[in-house]
Amino acid sequence: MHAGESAIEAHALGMRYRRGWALKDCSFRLPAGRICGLVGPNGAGKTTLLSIAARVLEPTQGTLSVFGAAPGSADSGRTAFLAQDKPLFRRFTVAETLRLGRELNPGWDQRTAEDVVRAGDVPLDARIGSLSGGLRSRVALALALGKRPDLLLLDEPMADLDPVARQEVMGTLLAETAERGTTLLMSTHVLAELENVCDYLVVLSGGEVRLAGDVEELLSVHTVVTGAKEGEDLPASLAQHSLVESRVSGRQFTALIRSEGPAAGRWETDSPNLEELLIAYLRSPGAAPLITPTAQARAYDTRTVAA
Ligand SMILES: Nc1ncnc2c1ncn2[C@@H]1O[C@H](COP(=O)(O)OP(=O)(O)OP(=O)(O)O)[C@@H](O)[C@H]1O
Repeated sequence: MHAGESAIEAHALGMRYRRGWALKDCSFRLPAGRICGLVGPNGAGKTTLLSIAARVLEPTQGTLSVFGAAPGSADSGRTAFLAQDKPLFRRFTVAETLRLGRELNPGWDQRTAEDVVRAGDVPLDARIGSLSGGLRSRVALALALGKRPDLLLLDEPMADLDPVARQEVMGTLLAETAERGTTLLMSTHVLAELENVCDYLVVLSGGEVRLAGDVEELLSVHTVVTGAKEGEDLPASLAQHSLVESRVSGRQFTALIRSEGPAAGRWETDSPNLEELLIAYLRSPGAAPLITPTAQARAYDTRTVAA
């Protein structure tokens, strides 16, 4: 991996199921080595995007390249995908599951895989079918980390873990990815889980990319303003700014704006935290999309996308 490399580049990606489009014209870039949160309401297209990146699904339109490689190239060993339903063989024991991982993956790391399992007190001789949902998640994560992937795709990995296990598993994930420079793309509905973990973000809604970029960069171009309403309305001068979301309570208003310049007016201004930024965008599907320069798909390169 070298500096400036893209882990994922999506160009005009579209996925249509029988009932309609799950992804529409999605273009973005995830630089290598980042820890990226994938956020969006139910049905936004997160699982569809992860499945396309994992080569489990083929897009209807556009392309998605992983480390510059098109689908069908011999580079799929660099990616591991932990699907939401954590598919594992129920009749296998935990030890047999890890052995299968070792046999199928040339770069297998048995120590890491066993450490992840042991940290959750999962007995190695237990059958997968007899484990709780959370323990099964842990085995699936051990299998994904044991592959020592360069790109790790996780679909709501913490959903069925208890709070203590969440913290411990997140710590393991971060330690492993930091040590190896792994790129992590992880969907979640628990926004608090992203703070202090992710340094990159992709927000989807209605199958479209709404926000993409470096977390610090995204936060720095937004401002929370609070002030007095003008009569029943927001102050007219607020219209000079690109408004993401506003709320009124009593005589006060609070708004999240894109800070193109100083927020003129007798308002208090503050920086949003990540959760505030995400909630504002999730509540306002009409706000203009924002894709920061590092997250913009680069010029179309026919060498890298030729199948
Ligand atoms: N196999 C499928 N066949 C038909 N439609 C599908 C299929 N999978 C997903 N969809 C539809 O595509 C859209 C996007 O679904 P997807 O599962 O990617 O969203 P999501 O963001 O992962 O949702 P959630 O947060 O609920 O997991 C939804 O409208 C869903 O109903």
